[in-house]
Amino acid sequence: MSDESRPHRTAAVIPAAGRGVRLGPGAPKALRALGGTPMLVHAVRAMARSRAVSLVVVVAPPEGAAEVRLLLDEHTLPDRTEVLVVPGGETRQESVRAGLDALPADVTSVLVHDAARPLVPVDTVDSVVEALRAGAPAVVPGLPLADTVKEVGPGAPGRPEPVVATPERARLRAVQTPQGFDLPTLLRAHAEIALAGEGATDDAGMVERLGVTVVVVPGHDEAFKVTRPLDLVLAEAVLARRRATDAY
Ligand SMILES: Nc1ccn([C@@H]2O[C@H](COP(=O)(O)OP(=O)(O)OP(=O)(O)O)[C@@H](O)[C@H]2O)c(=O)n1
Ligand SMILES: C[C@](O)(CO)[C@H](O)COP(=O)(O)O
Repeated sequence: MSDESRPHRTAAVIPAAGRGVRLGPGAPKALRALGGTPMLVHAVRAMARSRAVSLVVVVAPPEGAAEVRLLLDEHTLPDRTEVLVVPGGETRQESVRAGLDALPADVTSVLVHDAARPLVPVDTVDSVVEALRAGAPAVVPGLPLADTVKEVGPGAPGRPEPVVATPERARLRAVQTPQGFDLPTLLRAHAEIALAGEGATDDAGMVERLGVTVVVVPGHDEAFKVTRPLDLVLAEAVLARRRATDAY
C-alpha cells in the first residue's frame, strides 16, 4: 500500500508517571483532584474529545498501573475510545517511550500529551492533528511570551547569576502539548537520541535533533501545565467557569 492510500490512525500517549514534586506533597500529580475528578481523567477526556483520536495510552506511575486502570474504568469516557494503561519510567522521556512501545501496528501518528495539562481545549488538539494530516512530521502548539527571557551564565557561588544574552522575544514560543508526530519519526528520535544518552524536556526537541522540521500551531492559554500550587488554583477557576457556562 502506498503512503498516500495508507489509512490514518491517530493515538494519544499521556505520560502520567511523574510525582509532581513542584506541586508539593501528596499523591502523584496526575491522580490529584481537579474539580473533584483526577487530573488524569480530565487529560484523557481532553484527548478523547477529538474525533481523530481512537486510542489513548496512559503511562502510569510504575507501582500504580493497576490503580490507574481501576480509576479510569470508574469514569465515563466516549465508547469509541480505547484506553490502555502501561507502567512508566524514571523520566518523562522513558515514560513516553513506554507508551510508544504499547501502540499497535496500525497507528500512523501520535499525540503526546502531558497529564499535567488537563484543560487543553479540543480545538487545540484538532489544530495539531490537522497540521499532521497536511503533511508536517512534527507539530507543537505554542504561544508568544509575555515576559522577556534572559540567558544566564555560570556565576560565582553565592553571587547573583550573570545575564549573558537576551534572545529576541518576538521569535520565542512557549510550547505546550499535545505535540503531534508522524509515528516513525518520533520512534526514530527516541531510538537515536536515547541511544546517544541525551535527554530532552519535550519530544519535539528530540525530533529537532534529527534535523526534522517541527512546526508551531497556535496554542491556548488554558492548555497551561499544572506545575506549581498556583497553577492548581488557576485550573480550578477555569474548570468552574467552564462548568458554569457550557455543561462541561
Ligand atoms: N518519570 C516521569 C516524569 C514525568 N512524567 C509526566 O510528564 C508530564 C510533564 O511532567 P511534569 O509536569 O514535570 O510532571 P512531574 O514530573 O510529575 O513534575 P515534577 O517535576 O514537579 O515532579 C506529567 O504529566 C508527568 O506525569 C512521566 O510520565 N514520567
Ligand atoms: C513537554 C512540555 O510540557 C512542553 O512545554 C514540558 O517541556 C514538560 O516539562 P516538565 O519539566 O517535564 O514538566
